[in-house]
Amino acid sequence: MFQESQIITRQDFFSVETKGEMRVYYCDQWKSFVQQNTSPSAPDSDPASSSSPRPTFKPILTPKKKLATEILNKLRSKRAELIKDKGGIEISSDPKATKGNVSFTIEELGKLFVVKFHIVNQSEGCIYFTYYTALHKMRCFTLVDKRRVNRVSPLLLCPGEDYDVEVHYNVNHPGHFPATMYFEFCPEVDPPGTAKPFCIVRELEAVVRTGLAETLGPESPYNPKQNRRLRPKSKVVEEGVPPESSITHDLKNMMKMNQYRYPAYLKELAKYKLEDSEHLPASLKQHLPRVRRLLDTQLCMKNYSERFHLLLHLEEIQMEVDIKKYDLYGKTMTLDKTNKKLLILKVPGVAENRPSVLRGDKLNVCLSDDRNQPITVYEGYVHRVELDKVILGFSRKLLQKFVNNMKFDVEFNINRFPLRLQHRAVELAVQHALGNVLFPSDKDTGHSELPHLSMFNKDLENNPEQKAAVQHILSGSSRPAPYLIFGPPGTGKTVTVVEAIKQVDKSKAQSHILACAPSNSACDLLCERLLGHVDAHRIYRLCAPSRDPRTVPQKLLKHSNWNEAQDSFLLPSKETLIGYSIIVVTLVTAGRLVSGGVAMGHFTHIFIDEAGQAVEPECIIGIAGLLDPLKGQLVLAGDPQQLGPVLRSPLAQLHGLGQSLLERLMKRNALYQKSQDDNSKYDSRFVTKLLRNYRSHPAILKIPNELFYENELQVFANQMEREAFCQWEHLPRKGFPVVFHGVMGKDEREANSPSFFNVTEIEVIVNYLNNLMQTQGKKGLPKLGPNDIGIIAPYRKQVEKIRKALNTVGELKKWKDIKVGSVEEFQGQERKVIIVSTVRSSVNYVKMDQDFNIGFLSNEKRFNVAMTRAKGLLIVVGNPVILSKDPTWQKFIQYCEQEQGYTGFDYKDAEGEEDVVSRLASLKISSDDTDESPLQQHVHPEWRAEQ
Ligand SMILES: Nc1ncnc2c1ncn2[C@@H]1O[C@H](COP(=O)(O)OP(=O)(O)OP(=O)(O)O)[C@@H](O)[C@H]1O
Repeated sequence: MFQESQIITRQDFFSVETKGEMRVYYCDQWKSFVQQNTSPSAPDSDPASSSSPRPTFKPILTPKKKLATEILNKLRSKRAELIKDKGGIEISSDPKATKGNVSFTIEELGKLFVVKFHIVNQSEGCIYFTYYTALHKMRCFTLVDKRRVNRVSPLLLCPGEDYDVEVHYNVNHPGHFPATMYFEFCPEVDPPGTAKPFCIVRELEAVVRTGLAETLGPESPYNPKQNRRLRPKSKVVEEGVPPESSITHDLKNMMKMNQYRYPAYLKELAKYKLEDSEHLPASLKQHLPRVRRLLDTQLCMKNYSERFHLLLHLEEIQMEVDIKKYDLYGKTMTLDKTNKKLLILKVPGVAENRPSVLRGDKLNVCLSDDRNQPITVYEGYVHRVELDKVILGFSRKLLQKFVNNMKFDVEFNINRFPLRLQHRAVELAVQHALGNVLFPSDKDTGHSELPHLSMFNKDLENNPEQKAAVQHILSGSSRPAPYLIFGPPGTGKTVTVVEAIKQVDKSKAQSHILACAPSNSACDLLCERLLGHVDAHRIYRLCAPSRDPRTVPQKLLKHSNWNEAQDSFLLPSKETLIGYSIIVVTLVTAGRLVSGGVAMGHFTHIFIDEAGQAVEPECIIGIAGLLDPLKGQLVLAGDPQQLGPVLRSPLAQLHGLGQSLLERLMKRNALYQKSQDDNSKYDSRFVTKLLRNYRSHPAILKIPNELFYENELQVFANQMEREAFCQWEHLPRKGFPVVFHGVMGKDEREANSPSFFNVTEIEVIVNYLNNLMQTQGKKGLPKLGPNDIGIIAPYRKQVEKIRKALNTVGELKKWKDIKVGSVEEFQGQERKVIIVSTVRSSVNYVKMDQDFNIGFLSNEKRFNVAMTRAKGLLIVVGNPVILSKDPTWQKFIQYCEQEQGYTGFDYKDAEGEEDVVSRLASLKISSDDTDESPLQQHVHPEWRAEQ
């Protein structure tokens, strides 16, 4: 297939024209939000993390801090001016300064390290050395000079005279300790008092690190730039070879799916944030009232599909922008040795879905040095995705031309299939009149007898809420309204869903159950737990053809649609599928059942676990066209306080796409509210709130319970397990199994990766792991294996570096299989020991985290999930100064201090607020050349925050 088009590149967006008609250009909705500082939430730009709840970072600004910030803000810009020697004064140093910066590494903890400043008066007149100080002092160094120079007793330096000032470092913790030295001078003139003081500044960067940190440090300096080049105006496209060309699925497509493309005007309107503006062209103005009406009226069955079409379109517009950020330039490919018809392209981060590339997807490449008009673009179909590479099927034409070291530019595309399924689902919801299910009211429901049940999982016998939920689901008491199971982490939501499925399967001979979740890992967990008591022949794990079989737990493969010969997942015929009593499938792949013609009403029960993680249209894929709105039972389980749906578009987020169906029903529908008169209880016919936590030690739960669950969470975890680490000798205080280890690290980046890492935190983590390894199985401590420990870090690079450390450090290699991952990868999981590395150590990046919804700061839901995974021991490693700027973290750190669980760098060592403010106020920065200059760049990072 050949297509002729033109690609135009402008500053903020790309566009592609097809024979004069505008086809594609990219509008970044974040630009307007970020510029105006009004971001409603932010997309995840970092590989290790992905969901997008509203950011909540609200730096704490006391009046004192505000004043200090104002002063610092006044001292902005003109860095070059400040570091210059001037007025005849020259300052040299040992170690030497480079562009005003004195960097040095201290390799021995606790040993004195001296930085010398040598001040010389090279002018022809006398100059007073009036004052010097370190902006933002920490107790890890002291300032030393013989004469104790200060404004009251300045030192007169005559021409040629010199003087030394020393900074004595004595550091007991590994880390990164920056500071700024400020030197103040005043020429001696007549009459006295008429001279203008001036200042010279030097930055100090002390790094205290060990050999491991050396190994883990940046492989090459951070350099995000790629040699992008403007494409010639027109192109021809050479089609590639898809992986499925040799594979046929038995499931026939019985229902056509539209393309659901967004209208061109919407992208234009998105640039104006869907708001009226005097700059809005008349051609767009005519569309605005309809769009606004759709967004401003409450969601109901009447506007249901149209509203979600609009929100999904906005999401797609932003997805197109985001995927472009992964484009690669001047990359080589290699021939696949096992199949010479395929080429291998290295794509760092692809394993973590950055960019998201699945089997069957297409990407475009062209030769980097192709200067032809039109340029040839080769489509490559993804045959396999491996750790950091994709294996691609191209046309014969490219293969014939291919030689090693040939350079390519690569463009990634979004996969529209899940979007199209969501569009179709919201349409089907209207066609099949799902109003009773999606907007239920109790006029439709009746009372039903609760069955007596003997639980498969005997634990549930002791929990009246879990038991009642199973009984109500079986009796269909909520029908046609969905039954909701919600509750904080570790309260047994998944266990309850599993029990209900088993009970339905046992007691209702004609039942067919669809068990869904948004992610493959949640579906696998459901399936594993179900296999316990259900006849294995009646249960089927249906996986998407795009899934890599190597990511599926071995014991599930034989109960799935895996075809060993093809080493792929094939979709079986409709007849085969409907023969199973229980099908476990992700929400998106459930759309295949609709396309395959599985009749509405075939599934008598549909369960959706982790329902809070899916946007509503995604949830609907598993419902619309499958659930009979009168006879079917829908069950949703999840926790709206944990990580929510992944969203890219700030406009879609602003207008409600980020709210899951579970959350909408709980917040907006009367059936799921606490009753006003009956002791503020929920109506158990429709909803069960689980409050008994079976996972964690109370000390671990304390802060999440207070902040997110109104202290309703009750501790029911097994006493032996929850107290297993209470006597651990490395706890700051025995009996309190929560540790906050303060670290003054540095968040670094390397090569062209935008992701952050912090080697000092890794050193501390390795230390804890070594301690755990040496003490496990002794003095009452349980024996530990890699499956008992989890390490959570918010950035992909940190995850990668921690894995590297596990593979590098002697004894720890035994534990190299410890799960290290983002918070998202830990949702729904639990471990005996959880170690959290927060990474962030420079306030400069906090705003960026907020804008891109990465990291821990500014995201309460991510904090909540990370803090609630541990059963017996929680260790958090982070920079207390930066984290304390967020109220949630401040609370956690204060709690650790009060309970004596705080250890590591004593951030109270940092200078008191009042001292800093008064000292800053007295600086004589405003001479003619440094008027209102920006020390902001130079001062300790803490003070760079509040801009
Ligand atoms: N009634 C019970 N008695 C004892 N243990 C239970 C009970 N219910 C659940 N558990 C245990 O509690 C732990 C958490 O259960 P589960 O994973 O179902 O919780 P969840 O609410 O789904 O958690 P999350 O919100 O983190 O996904 C599991 O180890 C489970 O076996």
